[in-house]
Amino acid sequence: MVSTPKLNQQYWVARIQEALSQQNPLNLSFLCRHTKCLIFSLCLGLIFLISKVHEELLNPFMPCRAKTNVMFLKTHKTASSTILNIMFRFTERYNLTVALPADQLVHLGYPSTFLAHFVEEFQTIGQNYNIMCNHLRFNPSEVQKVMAANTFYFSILRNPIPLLESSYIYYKDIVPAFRISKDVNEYLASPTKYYHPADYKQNIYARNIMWFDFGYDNNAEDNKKYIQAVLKEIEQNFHLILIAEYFDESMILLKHTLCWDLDDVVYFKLNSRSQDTVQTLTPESEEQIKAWCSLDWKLYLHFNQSFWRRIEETIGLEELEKEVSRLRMRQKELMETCLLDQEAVGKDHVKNKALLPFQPGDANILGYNLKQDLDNRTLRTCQKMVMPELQYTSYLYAVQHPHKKRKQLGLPLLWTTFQGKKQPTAPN
Ligand SMILES: Nc1ncnc2c1ncn2[C@@H]1O[C@H](COP(=O)(O)OS(=O)(=O)O)[C@@H](OP(=O)(O)O)[C@H]1O
Repeated sequence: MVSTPKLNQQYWVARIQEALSQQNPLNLSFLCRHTKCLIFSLCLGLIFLISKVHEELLNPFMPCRAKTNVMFLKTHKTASSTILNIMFRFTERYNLTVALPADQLVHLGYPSTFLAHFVEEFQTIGQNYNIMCNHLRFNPSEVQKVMAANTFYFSILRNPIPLLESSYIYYKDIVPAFRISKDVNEYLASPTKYYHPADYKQNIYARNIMWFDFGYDNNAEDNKKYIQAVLKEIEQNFHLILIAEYFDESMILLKHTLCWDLDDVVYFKLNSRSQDTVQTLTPESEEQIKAWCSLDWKLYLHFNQSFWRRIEETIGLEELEKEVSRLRMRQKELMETCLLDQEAVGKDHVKNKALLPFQPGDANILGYNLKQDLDNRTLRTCQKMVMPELQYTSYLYAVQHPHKKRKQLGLPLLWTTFQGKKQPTAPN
């Protein structure tokens, strides 16, 4: 298929050369005076133009234009805060407009089903937002009111087994089913003992949370026809689904699909826990998750397969491997430039409390310390790379809606000063 336009082009060039070589100069000048010659030249130009356009569309090595209208469905405990950070840095790089939570909200109305008016200034900005990536429960018709028709939609899934363990620790204090069980294995030994239908709204993090985030009923019966219908609908609504277990591969696929460059997808891992707050699941618990969260399990299996199909159809495994190592090299380079400790540190070791991630439940969410003496430009780049979700949301809100009351996050004064400037220069 790729060679068709080229063949056409070669064919026509050969035919024309053949035609020209059969003319002597006299005949040629006579012909050129003829109107046929004009039509002939026009056709020739047209053929070249069409083949060029075809070539650009089909040749992956031709320069392409970066997509700037992008909606990311931020699912829970799936590495989505790292992607939100990528999206916010992209927003700033291209001076884009992001659909931020209105007023004092830090999420786009979650866990309520999304409505357009959850977005700040939707009434005036209308459908002119470029980026949307804060937590929301997906509702396509309302999201489409906010995002332009040519928006690219993507999301990320994680294996429900580690996801449930992560969710248990993170939401231990707020989810009734988690609060009343001793640990994650006890919960999974008999989930229905702790998961009471009356608390289903507060218990969303305890069962099929990804299914819920995509807008579906997380307590629905596991029925083949229903699951097939949902998977089909998700495929229609989303152009790409990434997989957290293959985060770097996902970033390369994203970069290719959106025509972004390497620095647009380079990242530091955000919102991860210290190892001592990770609970070990028994083999029985792991099996139980597949049954208890069977909707998420099937969702994950389906899109894990299509993810690898997509890689094969677009980048290919060989090129993927090369690009993943380039991404890791660039990440290492930036870590050496930015980070004091070369790695994430526990909550008690984060020196600048303004850069401390939100600390819920039993989790010790890691943060970063930046090197001292960074020049202003480097400092800004490094700060943005380690900036947690709430702080970055609040910062962009202050920049984008300067006349609105700032979001009250209860962060240290230092951070408030930091927010006030368009070009932040806060000390580490
Ligand atoms: N790059 C990358 N690769 C793999 N895994 C990653 C990455 N970035 C974040 N994480 C892990 O994702 C978990 C946090 O997910 P979220 O940021 O989506 O959580 S939240 O819902 O926004 O609170 C959290 O998982 P747990 O550590 O198991 O809790 C992070 O460690």
